[in-house]
Amino acid sequence: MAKHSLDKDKIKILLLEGVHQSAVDVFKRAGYSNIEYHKASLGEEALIASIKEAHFVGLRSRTQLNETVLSQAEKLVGIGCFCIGTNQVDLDFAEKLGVPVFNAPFSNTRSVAELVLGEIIMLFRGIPQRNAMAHRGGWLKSAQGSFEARGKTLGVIGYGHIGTQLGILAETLGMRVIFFDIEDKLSLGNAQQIHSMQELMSLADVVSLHVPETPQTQNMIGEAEIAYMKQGSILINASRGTVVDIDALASAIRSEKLAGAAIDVFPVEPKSNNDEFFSPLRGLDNVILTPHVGGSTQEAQENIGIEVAGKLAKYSDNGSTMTAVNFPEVSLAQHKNASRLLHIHHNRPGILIKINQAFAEKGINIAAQYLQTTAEIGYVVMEVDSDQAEEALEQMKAIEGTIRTRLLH
Ligand SMILES: NC(=O)c1ccc[n+]([C@@H]2O[C@H](COP(=O)([O-])OP(=O)(O)OC[C@H]3O[C@@H](n4cnc5c(N)ncnc54)[C@H](O)[C@@H]3O)[C@@H](O)[C@H]2O)c1
Ligand SMILES: O=C(O)[C@H](O)COP(=O)(O)O
Repeated sequence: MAKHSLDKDKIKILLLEGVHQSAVDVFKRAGYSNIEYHKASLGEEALIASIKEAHFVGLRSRTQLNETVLSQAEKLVGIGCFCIGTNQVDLDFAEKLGVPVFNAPFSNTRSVAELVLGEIIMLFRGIPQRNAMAHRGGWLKSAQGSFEARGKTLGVIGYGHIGTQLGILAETLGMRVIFFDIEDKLSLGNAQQIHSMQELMSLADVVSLHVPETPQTQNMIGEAEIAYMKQGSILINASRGTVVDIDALASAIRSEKLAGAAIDVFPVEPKSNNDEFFSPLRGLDNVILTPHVGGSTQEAQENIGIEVAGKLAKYSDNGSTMTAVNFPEVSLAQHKNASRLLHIHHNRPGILIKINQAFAEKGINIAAQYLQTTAEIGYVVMEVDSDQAEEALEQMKAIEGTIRTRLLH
């Protein structure tokens, strides 16, 4: 096991939002025992107080790691989003600070796709309103407005990991799948790419959204887009709450333009299970409302815990940044018989030369060297003899443009 410049028990790991126990197990197995664990997200003030001393932070979709919070996180080395979305973290600012952000890009894909598939069947059959009525003592036995999914057209907007998996599952039900994506995508199964979102919306019996939160997807489905949808069709959103104009959706449900909807994500979501959920969609029986649980299955959470904690532990142990979403990616094996120096710097010409010159002047022998850059930052990893490592670290720290350094024995 690698010996650190900082003892592992001094490395503080802050875990928020009840990330799965599998994450704690991975950290402990890797020798990290200094773990502060919270079941819920923290408000900004409490978050700042806890993150001040943290070297690593793990969160899900509720915690906002904005510039104000990150500016206070003076010891922060790495961030783990124990989910797919990373929009809750100011990625550019974290990059400027030299802090890589990791996530779990696939671990809950299947869970979301399965939930959406179930909702498609339920909504085509008008089950949500029949269920609600039965709970109130009513009995709505009728085939009116009730359809099979077989033969219907599913329109997927955002044909990435979830969109493709949903498409495959829907085809097994006999649905026709069409999709719209800003990129040209390889169609899986018999899915067909449609190059205009408007056209897709006008062709689909059910539209399901699987795009990330970006400036372009903000309110991408509003009154005008809903107007293109077929009379009596269905809208599903399990992507991000900012993608749909919720008031426009509520009007379309009330006017019966849409026969139903399933919404898992909202523009404003309660901070914890103890807070009240407010939405213009409350009380509309033909709308399935779920509390952002698309990825909340035991299987997904356990896998996410293992995947993201593993990436953080690896970055801490050996500097590997593979799959970081905001950082140069360097894949590194565990170092042996040498010390490893990590140098994160502003991406300016000549920095590597300066490091090499400084090492040459001090007679520091370089056993291995890796460099990757983004437009903003460069990440150099060097291996040197352990008895020259402290001197090498001092030399690196003195290079102009240095953001941060780390030494791993
Ligand atoms: N409800 C949940 O619990 C839950 C769980 C997992 C993921 N999510 C959300 O679902 C989103 C999608 O997940 P994924 O794993 O499929 O992501 P992904 O990155 O694999 O796929 C996203 C797709 O959207 C496309 N896209 C981006 N901008 C677009 C635009 N303006 N118009 C059309 N297409 C666009 C991309 O090209 C890509 O193909 C995530 O970003 C996350 O926010 C929600
Ligand atoms: O981005 C994601 O993976 C989902 O939105 C799930 O987020 P959660 O971990 O907060 O459930």
